[in-house]
Amino acid sequence: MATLPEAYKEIPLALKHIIPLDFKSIDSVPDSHAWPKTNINNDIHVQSENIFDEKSISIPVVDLMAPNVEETIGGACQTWGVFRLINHGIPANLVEEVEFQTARLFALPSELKMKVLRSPGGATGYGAPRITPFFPKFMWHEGFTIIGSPLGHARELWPHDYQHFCDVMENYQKQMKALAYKILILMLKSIGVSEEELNWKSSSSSSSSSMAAESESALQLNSFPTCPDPTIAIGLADHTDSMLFTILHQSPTKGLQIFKDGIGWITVPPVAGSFVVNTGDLLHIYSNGKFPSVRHRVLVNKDRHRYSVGFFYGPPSNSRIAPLDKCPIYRSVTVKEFLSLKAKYLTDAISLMKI
Ligand SMILES: O=C(O)CCC(=O)C(=O)O
Ligand SMILES: [Fe+2]
Repeated sequence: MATLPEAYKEIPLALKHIIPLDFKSIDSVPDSHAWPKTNINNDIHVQSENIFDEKSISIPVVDLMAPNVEETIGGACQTWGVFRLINHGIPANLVEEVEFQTARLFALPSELKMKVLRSPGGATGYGAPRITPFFPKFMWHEGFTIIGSPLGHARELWPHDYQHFCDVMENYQKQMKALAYKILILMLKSIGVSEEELNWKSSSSSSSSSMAAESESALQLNSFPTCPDPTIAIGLADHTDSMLFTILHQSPTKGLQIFKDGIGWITVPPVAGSFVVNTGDLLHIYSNGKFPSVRHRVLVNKDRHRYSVGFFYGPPSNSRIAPLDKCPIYRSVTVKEFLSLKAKYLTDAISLMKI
């Protein structure tokens, strides 16, 4: 039974921070969603892979089948906190189906989506980004969060036709969990930590498949509707992800940007067959600051509706994360406590962990 939702119960959100705009019903950007232009127009667009020059900068590529994968993952995590993952073994038709079901969900009328609205202290269902209360303007985004089975919500949305949606989302989460565990082990090996040293591994775990089960994760379906004026709207404002890392699928429309010190915002365009993996806060703490928690955001588009699907992977929420280092710069923290602090203080949560 997932305990992740418990972390959010303590800090209930106001309904105005949960209910997304009915994007289909409007033809201009309302003041509530209009950001100052300077917040948005400082981006660098990446043109192609593996070329580093003034015009095109690309994130590292990690081939999961390559013999030196541990080294490339380690390098990418330490210097970028983000990489493009290829040869990951997730079937393309499953990813396509997840994207199709995502688009199908968000295409439903607003009244129907409101039936599965996230509750003020809830973790799953339909709603605006969790980071909404921290910003003066609203985001051009609607999301749907799944933890485990989406059955209850799917039944509300499609009373006679919910099973396929559930099967697809459950199968995807199962496969992503196994993939995430492989990635985690490689990340940790790269900083000298063995599989046996994983400090939230339960003592009853004996095989790697049961250790892989020692995790908690959430699937975040994101929808960024077409926007009448993308120069003043933002899909997702500057944030870091809270868990260990995120495995992201993007529909074929660019929007994601990561922030790189000394360079600025860099666009990470979708590339068919690959995922974007980005580090999160818990990995930053666990690696004792060796891996940054990468800042990222999403821009919107005038004529293409963009979707993305993020798989957030973390340790069980009742487990304790402690930096694996003789000289820790962060104190130990339970996952649940950290998520509560993040919900309260957003970016300042990490600095509260400093020893
Ligand atoms: O849509 C994207 O590319 C990124 C989504 C994201 O940052 C998130 O869901 O936390
Ligand atoms: Fe994110």
